[in-house]
Amino acid sequence: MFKFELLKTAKDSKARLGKITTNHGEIETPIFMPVGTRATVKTMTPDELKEIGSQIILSNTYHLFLRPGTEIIEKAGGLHKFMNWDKPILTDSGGFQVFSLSDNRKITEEGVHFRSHIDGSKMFISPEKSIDIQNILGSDIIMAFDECAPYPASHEYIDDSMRRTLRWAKRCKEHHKNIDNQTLFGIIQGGMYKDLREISAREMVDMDFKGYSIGGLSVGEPLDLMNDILDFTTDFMPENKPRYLMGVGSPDYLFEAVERGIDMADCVLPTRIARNGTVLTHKGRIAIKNAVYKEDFSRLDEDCDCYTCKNFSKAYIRHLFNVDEILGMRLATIHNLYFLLQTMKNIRDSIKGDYFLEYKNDFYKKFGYK
Ligand SMILES: CNc1nc2cc3c(=O)[nH]c(N)nc3c(CCN)c2[nH]1
Ligand SMILES: [Zn+2]
Repeated sequence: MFKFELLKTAKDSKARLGKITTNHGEIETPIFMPVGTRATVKTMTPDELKEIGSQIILSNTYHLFLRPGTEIIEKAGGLHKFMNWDKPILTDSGGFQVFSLSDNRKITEEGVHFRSHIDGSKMFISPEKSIDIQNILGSDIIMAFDECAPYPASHEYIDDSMRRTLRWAKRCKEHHKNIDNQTLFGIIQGGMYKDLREISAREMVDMDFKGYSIGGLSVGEPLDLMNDILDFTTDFMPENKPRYLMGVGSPDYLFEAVERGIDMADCVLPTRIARNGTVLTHKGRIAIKNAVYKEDFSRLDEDCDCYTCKNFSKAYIRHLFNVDEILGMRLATIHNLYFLLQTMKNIRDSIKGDYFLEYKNDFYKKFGYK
């Protein structure tokens, strides 16, 4: 079962409030999705993820296909059972990871030949193979197999890549048609070229997917270029279907995306930076390993009531990082994820109460954004 309800659109921006219903529960949008690439959101237990407010998590076809392999997950009864997560799961199709992780890959019409980044063995993923793997994983929302083109890239390269991704999307839709309980999203490409974005969006919308991602962004381009392409592209996307911006992001990227009509986003940022001691706070980012926190017994963030902020000081967390104690990474991860998830809840409340732009400006001033 899959349903998207558009509950409200802001008067002074394209920000919108929505609700997605899946077999594994409801998702209030706009939503940030923590990334659990290899069937775990690093250092977090499922209960801790629920405790901080995670409504849905991401996992990944490429990684799970390589390790532990689909046979084991199939024997476990699917990914929800394997990782003991009973809420919604979205899996990415492996396209992005093949291009960003493996080398000497060869793109053909059929699919992508590449070497495993683990042991160098020869591998191949096609649109059909990606759908089959995601079907075995049993995720609630699955992605079409696409090429996330590099940035920068020529208009010619992006044109070829985008049209091949359209042909792959058609094959994914064909191959997926009799798989119930899973919802397939199309991925709009087109690089930083508005004419190609328009073609991709129109053709994807004609294929009538139940939701759409905007791919090929957050690939190193400046924020204002991403915003410009995003603002242009969302205008071609149906109002009554979810819009998912892939690979975003930090608080400012999330605010900018919501303002331009995005409902869903995912990023490894909060969990990745937490593991090296970078903490998101309402006064900007702090590097907790810094000696300045040696005797600072205040909580990470005065305005945060997460488990970490309620129970531990900066000095203690700095100590944990300094002596390489795993608890340090866990406490920083709990805080960073809670910070982003709470910010998204505040964003939903601000759309509900018609003060989204005020909330954004207030947050930017405190966080130190321009
Ligand atoms: C960090 N930036 C970023 N950009 C992405 C683009 C795609 C993209 O264009 N396609 C796919 N399939 N995934 C993407 C991802 C992975 C999302 N978890 C991206 N991540
Ligand atoms: Zn906190």
